[in-house]
Order: sequence, then C-alpha cells, then structure tokens
Amino acid sequence: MISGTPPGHAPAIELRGASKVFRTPSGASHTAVRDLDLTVEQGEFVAVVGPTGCGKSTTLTLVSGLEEPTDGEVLVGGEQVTGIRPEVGFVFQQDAVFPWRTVLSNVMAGPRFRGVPRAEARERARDWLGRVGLASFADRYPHQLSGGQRKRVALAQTFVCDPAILLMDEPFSALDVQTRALMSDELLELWGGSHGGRAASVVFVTHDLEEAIALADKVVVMTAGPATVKQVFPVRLPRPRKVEAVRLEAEFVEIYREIWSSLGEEVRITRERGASRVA
Ligand SMILES: Nc1ncnc2c1ncn2[C@@H]1O[C@H](COP(=O)(O)OP(=O)(O)OP(=O)(O)O)[C@@H](O)[C@H]1O
Repeated sequence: MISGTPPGHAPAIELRGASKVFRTPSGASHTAVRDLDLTVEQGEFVAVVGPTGCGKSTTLTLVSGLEEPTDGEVLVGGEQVTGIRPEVGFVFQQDAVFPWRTVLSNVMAGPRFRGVPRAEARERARDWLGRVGLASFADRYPHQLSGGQRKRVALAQTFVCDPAILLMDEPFSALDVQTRALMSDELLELWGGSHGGRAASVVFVTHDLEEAIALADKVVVMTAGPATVKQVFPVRLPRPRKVEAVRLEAEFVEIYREIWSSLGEEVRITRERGASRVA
C-alpha cells in the first residue's frame, strides 16, 4: 500500500478557510463550520473527532459536494468541488441499501449506475461480496441480514465503485462493540486493497476516540461549534493494525490521553453551553 501525496501531485482533499452558514427555518443564520483548514494526503486515513453538533458532518458534506461552502475553498484532487464527484464514496450511519433488492443487486447498483455492463458489474459485485465475507448471502434481502452483515454490504457497495476518496460518517456507531471492532479490522483490510492497491484517502468521522486512533494516520480534533480544526495528532502506530491489540499498546494509551485532554475541553465547552441554554 502506498500512502502520501507524491511530489507535484495535489493532496486528495483540501479545505482552505472553509465556512458554512445555514439559514434556519426562523430565518436566523447558523454558522456550522468556520474558517476550517484541513489537508488529506493521497492514501491517508484521517479520523475526525469533536463534540456533538460541532460541524463534523457538515464538513463531510462540503467535501462530498452535497453542500457548497459559504466562504473559502474545498478542493478534491486539486480541483474545486462543484458537485458530487464519481471518485468519492460514502458510508453513513444509516445503511443506504435498497430493501427490495437482493444483496448482489444492491452491490451491483453503483457500477450499473455508472454504466458498467451487467455481466461485469455482477462479477465485480460477487468479488466484493467475497471480500466482505458475504459470498453465500448474495440472494438474501437486506432485512434477512444482521446489522453487521448489512454494514458489510454497505462497504462492498462503496468499494465496488473503486473510490479514490472515502467519506465515512459514524459508519459503525449502530453496531455492538464486538461487531464494531471486527468491522474496523475489515475496513482496514479493505482500505489497504482499495483503489487498485493504492489505498483510498479516507475521512472518518466518529465519536469514539479509540476507534479514531486505531484506524487513522492522523486524528483531527474539532472545536466546539462552529467547527474549526483545533489540533491535529499524527498516529504513528505501525500497520497492519488489529484494533483490539493496538488498543493495549503503551503508545496508544499515551496518544489517547493527549487527544482526550484536547477533545475533553471542547466537549466541556459544548456541555456548558447546553446547560446555560437550558437554564
Ligand atoms: N441544513 C441545516 N440547516 C440548519 N442547521 C444545520 C443544518 N445542518 C446542520 N445544521 C446545524 O449545524 C451544526 C453542525 O451540525 P453537524 O451535523 O455538522 O454536527 P456534527 O458535529 O456532525 O454532530 P454530531 O456529532 O451530533 O453528529 C448543528 O448545530 C446543526 O444543528
């Protein structure tokens, strides 16, 4: 797996002084993201943590092209983002599966939508179903699967489109702790073999600091809303990693402590604001 942006190449993602102001139904304006600078190098796995409601999802929607920044710039591969781009894949908390389609048909849907001939789409879908351990579930419907299996379908659906960039918004938060650890390991394996073996560039939003450290090359701590980058922590734990094992390493515990003291402060600010609003 090759990671990092080669000289002369643009980073995978760049946000430069990006801000997003929403208009609320009452007509007031709400700044969700303010003056945010963030760079994700090619092949880099970046985890984003921050207090609830600070603007993490909004940051992802700016990169995805679903929303435009009110100010500043958002670039993907050195180009201004003006809409949804084919090389960007998403995995969200809710599974984006079609309930009336079989697992195979769900995984084929992305390539078919992109004009891949049916036979080739089927072959690629079967290949990815094999890689996520669901080869024998191809004919099932989503409601006949467990939460973890549905999440695997969602991963296969995303990776089958060979994304250069992967945006993940709390993808495993609905899963139990054990399944979550398993899925994190699987994600790391799939990521290593993604995008023709060059590894996709990932932005992974999570509330779980352990998950963030176990997965990422760097952890970005956001401020209490409006979101801006407070601090960036490189995670130099060796790869390949197994999340359950890596958690026990002294270096992991050390970096956890450091990031938590940075993040905890923002969580406290957010809580105090909430309390003063209630009061
Ligand atoms: N379309 C919208 N219109 C108005 N306000 C919005 C809109 N989308 C988000 N917001 C507000 O912007 C802020 C940031 O929301 P966002 O979903 O980005 O936070 P988050 O950090 O992802 O939250 P959480 O951790 O709880 O998932 C919140 O106060 C939210 O209410």
